[in-house]
Amino acid sequence: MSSSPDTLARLEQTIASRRAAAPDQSYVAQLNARGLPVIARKLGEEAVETVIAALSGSREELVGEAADVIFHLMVLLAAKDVALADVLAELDRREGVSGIAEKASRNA
Ligand SMILES: N=c1c2ncn([C@@H]3O[C@H](COP(=O)(O)OP(=O)(O)OP(=O)(O)O)[C@@H](O)[C@H]3O)c2ncn1[C@@H]1O[C@H](COP(=O)(O)O)[C@@H](O)[C@H]1O
Repeated sequence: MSSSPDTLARLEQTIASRRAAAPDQSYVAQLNARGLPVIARKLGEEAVETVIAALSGSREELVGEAADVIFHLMVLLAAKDVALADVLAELDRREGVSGIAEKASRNA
């Protein structure tokens, strides 16, 4: 199976279907059973681990932690009923808009 933008779409489908699984057989179901605060905390932990890997870890560790962040972000979005398409549309909207210019308009 190749890696592409479809990877995230497939992961979104997998997460949606695993949410209803038995918590003792699915990490996704287990996280959802523990609730939104636990999912959010887990995402925060993985983000911190990514920062640490970027500053003092190997390239391989950074890749692994980045994958953990994306996975846990996708679990959080699913728990909040936010579609990946909505996030991608927001990124599309920002395409070609200078980040500096947008920051200035937000602060105006
Ligand atoms: N991509 C992932 C993925 N990335 C990371 N993880 C899990 O995320 C956890 C990472 O947390 P830690 O490293 O802190 O490990 P931990 O100490 O076990 O976690 P906690 O006890 O603190 O919650 C590990 O248990 C990993 O197995 C993932 N679990 C699942 N997926 C995808 O989700 C699909 C469905 O998984 P299940 O729901 O388990 O069937 C899988 O087929 C994969 O495609």
